[in-house]
Amino acid sequence: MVKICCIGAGYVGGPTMAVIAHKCPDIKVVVVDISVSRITAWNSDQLPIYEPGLDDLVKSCRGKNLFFSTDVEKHVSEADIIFVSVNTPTKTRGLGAGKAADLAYWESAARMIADVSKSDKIVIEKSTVPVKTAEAIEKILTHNNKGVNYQILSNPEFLAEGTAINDLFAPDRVLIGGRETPEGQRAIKALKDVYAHWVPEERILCTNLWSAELSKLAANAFLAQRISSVNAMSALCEATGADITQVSHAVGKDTRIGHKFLNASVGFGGSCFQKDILNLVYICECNGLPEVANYWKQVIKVNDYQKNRFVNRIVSSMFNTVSGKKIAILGFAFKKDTGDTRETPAIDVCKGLLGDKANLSIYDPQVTEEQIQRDLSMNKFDWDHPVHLQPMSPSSVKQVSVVWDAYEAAKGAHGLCIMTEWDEFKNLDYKKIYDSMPKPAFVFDGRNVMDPKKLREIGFIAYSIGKPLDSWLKDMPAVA
Ligand SMILES: NC(=O)c1ccc[n+]([C@@H]2O[C@H](COP(=O)([O-])OP(=O)(O)OC[C@H]3O[C@@H](n4cnc5c(N)ncnc54)[C@H](O)[C@@H]3O)[C@@H](O)[C@H]2O)c1
Ligand SMILES: O=c1ccn([C@@H]2O[C@H](COP(=O)(O)OP(=O)(O)O[C@H]3O[C@H](CO)[C@@H](O)[C@H](O)[C@H]3O)[C@@H](O)[C@H]2O)c(=O)[nH]1
Repeated sequence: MVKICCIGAGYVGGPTMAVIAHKCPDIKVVVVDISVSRITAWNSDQLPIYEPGLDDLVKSCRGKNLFFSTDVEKHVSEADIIFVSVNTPTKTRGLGAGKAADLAYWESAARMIADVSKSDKIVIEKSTVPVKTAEAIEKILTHNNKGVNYQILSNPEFLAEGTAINDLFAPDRVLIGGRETPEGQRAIKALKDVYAHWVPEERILCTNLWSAELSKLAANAFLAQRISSVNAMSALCEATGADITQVSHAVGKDTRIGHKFLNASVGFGGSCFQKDILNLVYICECNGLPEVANYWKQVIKVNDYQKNRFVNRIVSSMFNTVSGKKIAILGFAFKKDTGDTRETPAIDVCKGLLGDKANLSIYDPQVTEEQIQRDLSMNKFDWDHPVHLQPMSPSSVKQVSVVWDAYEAAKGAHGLCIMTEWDEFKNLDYKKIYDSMPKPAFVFDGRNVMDPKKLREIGFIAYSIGKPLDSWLKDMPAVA
């Protein structure tokens, strides 16, 4: 029986390995992590991450050919194939701080593999890493060579949170990069055989190592660039009376452009886009390509502009101050169908409003109060480190209350901000919400979940990203 071990039981390691175990009953899969609480949760009924379809999938194979363990060294030493899906956050200190990827977790995993391995291993980069990382990993693994042969492969993951299980069951492509030597090609074949259990052969792309590593960064940069492009257009729509939904529809009808990923929003979030583009920018700078670096940097700048613009719109339309006013925040996760809050635009918007002394009442169906308080008191980039390395008891923000009902959040609020496109927000009784708020009552829809015309009929002053403004908002233009 082939034995797979995955180091890192997070948003990637857990779902990816559950799918491999489910699709390959002839393979034993063990997911290991240094975080005892995460592994305990993976072995319980309360999984550590919320992802539609994940619970049933894990239940279908846990204890049969899928295992979760903290005994990292034992399972690594027994494995034939080792996936490494540890964090690769943005560095907060030292060389490249604020841009470069922090490979400390990867390096410690590689050193551990080198220490405990007694048989040949295929070591797979599942984490997103800078191009040429495999070269450094090879050096670490072979430094104290004890006669063990290592083959490094790059097999970046393209799943998106909220749709992870579908993405893994039916991927657009699986990408495998390896050395162009006979041993490298044999390793590629071994990994291809795993995916071939359910992925059609023409969807499994094999490349050299550097193409695979760079393709992951490139894919995220291209996706994020689309969002910044449509968000930049949304500002122009508000200035001219064009409607971004109509513009996106018309532009996306061109088959060369396509309709996906053209939804204007308060800005993209999530643990990947910003981190990976900053990393790409850093790599370009290190390779003496400042023009290329500046081109991609602009994608992040427009995203920051979009979040600032949203906060400025709220404050300016509410008589230039939200001091002492209750503002309801509906949704805190970075997108629907996940409880993940890493780099969610809600953090920046909430911090902006708190800076103007607002009182916030926050509701999200999947995010805990502890997580929200932690996010609002944490420093930039500290969020993507293993939880046990983060500040243990961040001071809670007094102007923030977290409630478990959208109506409760809105009661007595001057304004209501929709920050995540949860389906349930589309079906709220907005008349009831309007009646419970002081007047004038405002809605700021950061996800274009609601039809602003319907909200205006109820009596709200309604703002939607990139949609024609009502006269109130025109009279109080936001300073970007
Ligand atoms: N989240 C996504 O949607 C997504 C998608 C594609 C790629 N990625 C990439 O995958 C990687 C992992 O992302 P994630 O979201 O799963 O992160 P995560 O924080 O959810 O999980 C990483 C896990 O690795 C563990 N870990 C860190 N160092 C370790 C070590 N030395 N030994 C054992 N365990 C260790 C941590 O405790 C943590 O549980 C990142 O490089 C990310 O960029 C993420
Ligand atoms: O038209 C759109 C599409 C997305 N978003 C926002 O963009 C962010 C990212 O969304 P999405 O890409 O769906 O989720 P992620 O889980 O961050 O997935 C991205 O990042 C992963 C980690 O690298 C990759 O594996 C995926 O392919 C890539 O889509 C979220 O805040 C979305 O709300 C928009 O604002 N408008």
